[in-house]
Amino acid sequence: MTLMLASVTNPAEAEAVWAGGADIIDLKDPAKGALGALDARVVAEVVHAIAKRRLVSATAGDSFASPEAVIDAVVTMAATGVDYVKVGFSSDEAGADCIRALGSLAGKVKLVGVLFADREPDLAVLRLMAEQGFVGAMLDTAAKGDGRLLDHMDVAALVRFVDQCREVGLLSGLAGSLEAPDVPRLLPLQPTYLGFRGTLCHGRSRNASIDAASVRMIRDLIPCEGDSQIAPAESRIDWRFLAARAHAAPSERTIETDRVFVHDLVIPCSIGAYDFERGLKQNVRFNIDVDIKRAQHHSDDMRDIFSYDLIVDAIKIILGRGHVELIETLARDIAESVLSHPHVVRLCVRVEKLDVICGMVGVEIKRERATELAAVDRLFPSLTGAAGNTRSH
Ligand SMILES: O=C[C@H](O)COP(=O)(O)O
Repeated sequence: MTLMLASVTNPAEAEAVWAGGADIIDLKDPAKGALGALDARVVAEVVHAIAKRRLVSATAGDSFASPEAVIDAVVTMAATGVDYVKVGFSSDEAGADCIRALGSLAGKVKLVGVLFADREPDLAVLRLMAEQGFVGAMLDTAAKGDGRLLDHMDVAALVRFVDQCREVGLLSGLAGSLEAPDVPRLLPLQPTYLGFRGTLCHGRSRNASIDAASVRMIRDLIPCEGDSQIAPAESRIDWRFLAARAHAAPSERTIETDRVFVHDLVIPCSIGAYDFERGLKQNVRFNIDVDIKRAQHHSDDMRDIFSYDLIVDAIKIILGRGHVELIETLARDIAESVLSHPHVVRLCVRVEKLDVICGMVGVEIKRERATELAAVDRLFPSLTGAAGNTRSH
């Protein structure tokens, strides 16, 4: 399950994001930069007001003159009673020295180390953080207004960050001017939390105050604990819709769909079963047609759509894992990944190698979500006629 972190500046904003369902209330001063620290008295006030109803974190800063200075900043923030203290580091020797110095606080303060996606982060430092007793690591952007997280690191690089955090036992957080369309793209990576400030504020300006409607939008895009009990592929099935459909004659039991597609996407890939194909990039063309459940009402709302970004991301994540032996495996993995999205009903995946002959070779597969009607039969046997069928045998 991925949690929602909302950054706030004062007790009123903390109450607003608490009411909006944020899982982690994060205290920072956006006017002082990406990880600007608030006055410790304000942080203590919020800790007192929230009174353990949610987790609370606070930033201690990201630019320190010496290892002693970073220890002072962290100790001051930890004394407010926050659950986690976030500290930013540069990916150089000075940053590594600060991380080592903070090892002296291991076990006393729950530390989250923040790296910046727009400052060439060195992921090797994650192991050092884990060795020094940090509990988590996070990616954010240092220069706000100069691109979103995904502008600086692509989805395959973010998968590596989350996976490496997991490998060394760190919680993982992703942030950096994230917007609503980024959320469904980042959820499949399963970070511990996604962090937001700008997109939660009036006018999308991180120095403005919190806008309750924007908090609700982001909250709705991140499944909560209740939803997480349900298997991902079935979590967003509209049972009322399916049950109603099940009243119809069998020939009418079709799902109304719309099509989202990615056509003629060409990516150089390491692919092929021959030895000579290893370490060689070959152009591969992808054509993916995805039929999605039609929304039951007219909507301009991010919460109701399936974005073509999710198709492109699925391809990039699979290719980011390394060499692919078979084009068939690639097509099947793409199909499985895209079909796991609850809006998707069926799809056609066509993968073509362009450099093998004077023309193209490839594979086309069609896959369909077959589980839905079976699930309705199981849950509402009287509606689908499954109960009657069973009795008559
Ligand atoms: O920790 C999360 C940050 O506050 C994200 O801020 P941002 O969404 O304005 O980049």
